[in-house]
Amino acid sequence: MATLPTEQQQAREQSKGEAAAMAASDGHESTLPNNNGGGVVFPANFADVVASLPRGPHCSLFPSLRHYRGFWLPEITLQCLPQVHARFDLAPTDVLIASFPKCGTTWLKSLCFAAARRSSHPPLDGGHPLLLRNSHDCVRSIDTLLFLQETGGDGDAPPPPPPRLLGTHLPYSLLPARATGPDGCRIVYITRDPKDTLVSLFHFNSGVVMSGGGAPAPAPEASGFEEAFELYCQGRYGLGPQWEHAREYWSASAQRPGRVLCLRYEEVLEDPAGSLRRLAAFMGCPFTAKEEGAGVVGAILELCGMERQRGLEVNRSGAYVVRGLLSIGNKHFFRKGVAGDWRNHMTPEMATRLDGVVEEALKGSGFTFDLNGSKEQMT
Ligand SMILES: Nc1ncnc2c1ncn2[C@@H]1O[C@H](COP(=O)(O)OS(=O)(=O)O)[C@@H](OP(=O)(O)O)[C@H]1O
Repeated sequence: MATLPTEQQQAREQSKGEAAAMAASDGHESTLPNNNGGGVVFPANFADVVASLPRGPHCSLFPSLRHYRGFWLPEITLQCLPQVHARFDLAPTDVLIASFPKCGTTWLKSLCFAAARRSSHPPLDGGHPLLLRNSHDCVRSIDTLLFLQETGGDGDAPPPPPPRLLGTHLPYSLLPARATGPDGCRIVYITRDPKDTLVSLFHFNSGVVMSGGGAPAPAPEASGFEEAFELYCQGRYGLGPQWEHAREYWSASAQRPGRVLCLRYEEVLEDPAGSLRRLAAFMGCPFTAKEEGAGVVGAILELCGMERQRGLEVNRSGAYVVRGLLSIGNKHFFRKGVAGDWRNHMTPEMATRLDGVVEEALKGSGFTFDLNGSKEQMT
């Protein structure tokens, strides 16, 4: 097992690297047209800045992590960030589906897609796109420029009627201002108990074969989990710390109710129909009484449900491909789909420790991951 640096060593390295990166960026205004109207301003030498940022631990999914503005981000995402800000033309009618990885993104994308496109693609349609494509292919991510390259920005086909659906794992503070400004798009965020998120991430990272979708997944190793647990407690995981990621979106939902909706994975499991109705209403396409009577809500839930999706040919043998960057077997997006699987991986002491880390980090923020504790605070 690799020796982990102490928290003090990491903090020292981090602040040294970030200070150097900030110094390197001083006085260099971005040459890119910047649409963010404040917030993040990228220096012209941002690529050099990124290369000088503190480097994070290696994991198969995010081989090169860098520490930037409080988050451990994949280097490729950082390198693309100025262009994504400059060129991504987000409209107020767009819906951005945001999440920390492994919090229910695949499910949320399919629910949003099925609800928003139900007039052109009724959920009982035998040729529904969600029967033929993984939801990550129906709702593409803005996080790298590859999306823009693949689609020429808005796609070659005529765009579907609004809302356009897009995905992101970016922290709220790093989104383009066209997402977060006064005329910003709508954002749906999903969060999940960090203990289950870590377990899901660990299985995903252990199983994913980056070069292709069909190869068998190696079994995760117990010692690997302990190492992953340590790193997770330190927030040193792709896009981490998860609690900072969630706190930012929660606080945005409190400041911009009606534009940012936060859901919890556990809450969607507990009340899928209620969650779907909230989603549809938030996206501006609430279910009509006629649709309710015709069972549209149930049909969408069945179409997007774990059993249906997991069993599809496209999700058994297909792959999610970002050209030139990665290829992930779709089957890895579907595992157990339950709350509380952490009990099969962590000792009670580990759970108490991670809960404590999260509680300490969130102290005074008003946000907690506890489903009952802050349910009424989520808008
Ligand atoms: N339809 C449906 N219903 C319920 N749960 C589902 C569904 N699809 C995926 N999942 C579970 O979500 C977990 C994967 O998280 P993400 O989809 O966020 O992964 S990713 O970030 O897009 O890679 C992962 O959770 P774990 O089972 O705990 O690993 C998946 O099993």
